[in-house]
Amino acid sequence: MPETARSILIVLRVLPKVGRARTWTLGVSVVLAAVLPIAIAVTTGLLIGTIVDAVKAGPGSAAAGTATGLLVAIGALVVAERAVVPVMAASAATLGRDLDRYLQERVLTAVNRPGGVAHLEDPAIQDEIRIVRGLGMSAYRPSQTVEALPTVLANWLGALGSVVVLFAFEWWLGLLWLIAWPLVVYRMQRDYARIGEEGYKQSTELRGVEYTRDLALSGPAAKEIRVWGIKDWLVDRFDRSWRRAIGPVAAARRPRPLVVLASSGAILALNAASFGLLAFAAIRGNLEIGALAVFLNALISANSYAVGDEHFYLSYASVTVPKLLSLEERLTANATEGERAPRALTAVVAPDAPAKAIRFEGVSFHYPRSERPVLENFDLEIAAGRSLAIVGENGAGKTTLVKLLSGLYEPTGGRITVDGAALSTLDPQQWRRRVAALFQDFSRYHLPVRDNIGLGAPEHAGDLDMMRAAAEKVGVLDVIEALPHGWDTVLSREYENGVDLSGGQWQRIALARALFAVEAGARVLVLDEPTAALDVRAEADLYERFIDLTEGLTTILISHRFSTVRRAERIIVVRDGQVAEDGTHEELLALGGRYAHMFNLQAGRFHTREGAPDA
Ligand SMILES: Nc1ncnc2c1ncn2[C@@H]1O[C@H](COP(=O)(O)OP(=O)(O)OP(=O)(O)O)[C@@H](O)[C@H]1O
Repeated sequence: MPETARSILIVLRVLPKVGRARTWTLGVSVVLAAVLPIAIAVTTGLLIGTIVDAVKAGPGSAAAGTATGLLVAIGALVVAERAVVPVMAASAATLGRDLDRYLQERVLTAVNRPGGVAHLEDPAIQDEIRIVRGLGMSAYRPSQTVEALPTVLANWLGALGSVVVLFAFEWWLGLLWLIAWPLVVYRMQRDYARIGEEGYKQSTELRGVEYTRDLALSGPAAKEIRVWGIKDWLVDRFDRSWRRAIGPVAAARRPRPLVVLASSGAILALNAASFGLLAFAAIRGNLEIGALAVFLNALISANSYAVGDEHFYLSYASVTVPKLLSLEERLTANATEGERAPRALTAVVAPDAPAKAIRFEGVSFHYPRSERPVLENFDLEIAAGRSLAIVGENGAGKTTLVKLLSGLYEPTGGRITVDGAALSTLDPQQWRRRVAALFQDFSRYHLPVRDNIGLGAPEHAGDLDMMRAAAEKVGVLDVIEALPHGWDTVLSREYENGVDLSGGQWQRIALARALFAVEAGARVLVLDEPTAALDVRAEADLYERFIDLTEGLTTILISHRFSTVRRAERIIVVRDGQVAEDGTHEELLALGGRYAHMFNLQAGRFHTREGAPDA
């Protein structure tokens, strides 16, 4: 059996499992949608056969009665045909959406059933997971609006043309048609747009659903899903949150009986009146047989405004377009003054900046949508070309300092200057090229090694010598050159011939990326927990070379490891949004404050656990 037919048959077989009642509704409406046009054609043929006799016999005759009966039957069949289309479209859409949910649940269960995680690294399985990820729950594809346009416009234009023909029969009848259907269509499109808006309002809920689904499909969570045994919990949560999220949309889609009754009643009455008038005119002998055929056809296709999937998608799928198009405008309106500053006002960043110092001058900061200040009136001078270590408890604001320095956020008070110039006036892109920052949660790109390192300075990404130099400095060159495809090896087992690295190897790759940026001209090197994943020997090796690595650079080091921190020329302790202590390792130990306490705590732990001091 051809593959297509097989897949369709499988879909048909699975539909009753997805929704029995809806499958029946769809089946019956499909049959009706097929049979009704044939019935209309047959009845029209019978009418044409009877009409001559009816005209001859005149009003009140048996033939006239048959002709009238046939005309009324045609009218009823046309209206029934029109009514079947929306029922068919709605049940198909709902069933289709339910099939998407059903398939997602099946895959979530299947992917999480094996006790191991090796299958998640199989490229073929990843290909299938990708398909499941694409099964949107809100079905907003603006392209559907465009796809619907040809059918919808052709329907409307065809109906309009037919109405023009009806003007020649009875002008006022034509006028009624001209007003009635567009009114109904307008109401319907308004309802479709409302359903779209309802779906849009569910975006947050749907994001939650998609998060649960992707959690169950992603490699990183796979280990914990098995260790904690939360597969069933996840699938159940997906199912419940899916139904909760989709509920209001389904409710909005449910036809409102009064509206349906009023609009279909009006259209039915209009059809009955029109067909009746036509019958009356024909029987009275006021219409040539040819004219009757023309008006009859015009009447049938005047109903072509119709309803159906395309008509639904026209408004429904377009709902997000104005929102997406105005996004940039809204973001600009919400931007801070610094973010809005026209590029012409931004100053060029000198190639050797910072040559003197970076200063935090009375900097205050709280994150957007948070009232809690992370920094308050924070002052700090970072001398250019020196190394500074920042220590402090979890949540003290160390990473935040770096984010502000990199221009990822703007201070809510005070300012940061680079060699005296306010950071907010510097060209942000040029400044970011001067800063090579390796964050704690650095990215592990599922890309070839050359890209994983080259992304530190994309403009030099082709320079293999420069990349090799960076990799050599952090001791990862050997690892790279031993990979099956060397620099072209993809760092993910989810791709054919891809490999995964250990946590420490990944950290070295990320370090190499930062050093590659330095090779390309960055002057500030920020390392946030750069050795957290390295073993003690690897860390010691790296720091043996630390002076070489950072020579001439302004280096900012954030770490909880005092063996790392103590090598910096200057150390500050951040506490309560302020610099609490400031000095060299020896000075801070002598001070006997927070730093000394933390250092002694860690060193003591190492003494007792390892039998050797940490530093
Ligand atoms: N994007 C954010 N939105 C809101 N609050 C945030 C955000 N990022 C961090 N915070 C909050 O800001 C505070 C400082 O966080 P930061 O990451 O700078 O601390 P840290 O000193 O680097 O901590 P750690 O040692 O744990 O890495 C914390 O209370 C944190 O919860």
